[in-house]
Amino acid sequence: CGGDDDGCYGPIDKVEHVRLVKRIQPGAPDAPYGPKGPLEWGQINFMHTTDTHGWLAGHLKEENYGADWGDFATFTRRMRQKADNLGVDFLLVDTGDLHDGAGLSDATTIDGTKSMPIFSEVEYDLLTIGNHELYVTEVAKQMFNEYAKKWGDRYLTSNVKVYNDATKQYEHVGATHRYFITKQGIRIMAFGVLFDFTGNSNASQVIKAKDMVKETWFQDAIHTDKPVDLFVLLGHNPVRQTDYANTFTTVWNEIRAVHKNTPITIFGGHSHIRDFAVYDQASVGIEAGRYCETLGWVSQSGFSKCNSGYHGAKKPDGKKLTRKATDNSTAPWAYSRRYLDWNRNTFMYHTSSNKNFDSQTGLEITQEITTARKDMNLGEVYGCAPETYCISCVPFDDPKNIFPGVIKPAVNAIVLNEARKDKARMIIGNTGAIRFDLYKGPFTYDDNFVVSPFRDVFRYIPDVPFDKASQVLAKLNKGTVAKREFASMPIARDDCVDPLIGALTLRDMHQERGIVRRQETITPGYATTDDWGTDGDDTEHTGIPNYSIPSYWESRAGFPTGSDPEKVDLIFFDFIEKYVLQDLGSGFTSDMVSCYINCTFTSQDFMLPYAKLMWQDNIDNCPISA
Ligand SMILES: O=c1ccn([C@@H]2O[C@H](COP(=O)(O)O)[C@@H](O)[C@H]2O)c(=O)[nH]1
Ligand SMILES: [Zn+2]
Ligand SMILES: [Zn+2]
Repeated sequence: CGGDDDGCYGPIDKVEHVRLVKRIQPGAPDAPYGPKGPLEWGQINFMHTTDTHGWLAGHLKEENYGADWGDFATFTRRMRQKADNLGVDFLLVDTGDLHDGAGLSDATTIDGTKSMPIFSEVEYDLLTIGNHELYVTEVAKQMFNEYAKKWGDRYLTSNVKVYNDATKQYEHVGATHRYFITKQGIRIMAFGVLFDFTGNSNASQVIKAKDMVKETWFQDAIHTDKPVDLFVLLGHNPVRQTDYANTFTTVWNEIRAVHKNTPITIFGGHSHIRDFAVYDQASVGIEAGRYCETLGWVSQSGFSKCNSGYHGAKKPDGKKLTRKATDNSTAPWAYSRRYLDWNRNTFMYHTSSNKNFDSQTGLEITQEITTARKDMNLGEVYGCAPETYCISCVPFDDPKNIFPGVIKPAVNAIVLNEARKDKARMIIGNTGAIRFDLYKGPFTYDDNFVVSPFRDVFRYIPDVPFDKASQVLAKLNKGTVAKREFASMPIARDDCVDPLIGALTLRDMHQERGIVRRQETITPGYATTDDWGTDGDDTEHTGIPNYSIPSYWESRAGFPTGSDPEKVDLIFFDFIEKYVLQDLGSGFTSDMVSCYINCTFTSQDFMLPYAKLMWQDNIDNCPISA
């Protein structure tokens, strides 16, 4: 069993990047169980990506999400060509979070140095910014100085500014809005809004949506004299609006107050789910998941020469879109929506391209990824993980959950200051810092970033009375401090809120996320329920369990046997320092906090030594498949 062509997963080459996922040919006996039928094309058709987080190499261990950015580039080009042939419009949109999740984006000194040039080889029509472009000053500046320039008026950052070192002022990263006319004559006004994010470095400013809508440029844009056939609202926000997440509603209300009947089509993100929300009979919003697992599709018809400048095909593929946004809609607008699994079989199926799918550009991008991965040693194997450990497919206290199974033993073993090794210690982290499941088999340099991508420094307060330290976890998870601070965040349930953002847990409410290894029959995967029901997934899957997890975890080491220590070293990520201090209460201040090992030892640095320490069995013969 080895190599690409024999139907088995090969072992990961120790230093070389080899493609673990076979390049599937349609019709092959093990081709995935595929799409349920052709996409429904409308007069205007959108493909949507969001929260790609650097996964441009595709999911090397999950065949169902195995396409890479080169395959995606080919797919988008073919879809654009198909739209031209049908005489309809096609727009490709992205709604941000381009870093933090994979080695390709995060193993460079400045995130994105290698991944961003590859990302931007795909020709997007509209893009907006995510919170992950704003945590780190150098990344925010990279977006401002390089990609905003490159993408020009296609990059919409209506409420985000970055400090310009040259002018010494905060300036919009990209354009505030864009008015343009599509190939087929649809006159579009587009905006790009980020949720009320407060975790940005001081290199940027995020203007709250409620303030942004009062700004002159926004009011001028919605009161423009130019004809607008369609508003397109991009945003790094969940499309499902709640009291805590209402950026879209805020902007939507302003537009609707002026344009009673004009369609508003929305593209969201940030909560990492597949979702589709109906706002009214002329407005719908889609969210296309995360991590290059999902490609969102929305098509829309109803344009005529009476209500728009549209001059393309009336019935793009001989059929007409028939589904209205609401059951009782009297508006002309009809829509379709679909969530596509990110694999070559899906891409080939929807372009009817069979063996001729690959394009020169796509193959070149794939080659660039392979070269970059090789240069960065991303395929280097550090250990052979004995089991698969997941974040939420089993309960939080199950031995196969990644927190008790890997994270806690790993920090206990590795996060140790030699000078204080005799002290009892408690380590606290936010569960949101652990980003992906860990698979049985080779644990590579890349997997380190996949599981724990952030550079959050381990900080500590020495000699904290145990009775104080032992209360912190419960208080953090209760989240009173965090809820006050992040009241505008999309919170799903009290018991599973990530108070720093909160949104990840919304997934619990909507869908079950699946792990897919091979697909010969219907397999576990996304089984989505949205405002239109359960027929949105392009490839049908059975769901898998998705347990809610608390927002924080704690691990204890060096405790005396059979009793509690009097004092402990309380260790935590700098990312949550503010909340730990608040929950410790009076008497604890920031000047008591210092770096635990050193100020460069971060959450990127404990998994690889752990793999080297604990997972050396079968290292030279480490199979990927379970
Ligand atoms: O330095 C960091 C930055 C972020 N996090 C975690 O990430 C989420 C936000 O991720 P999205 O993809 O925008 O949903 C944040 O809530 C933290 O849980 C981190 O741990 N460290
Ligand atoms: Zn994200
Ligand atoms: Zn986000």
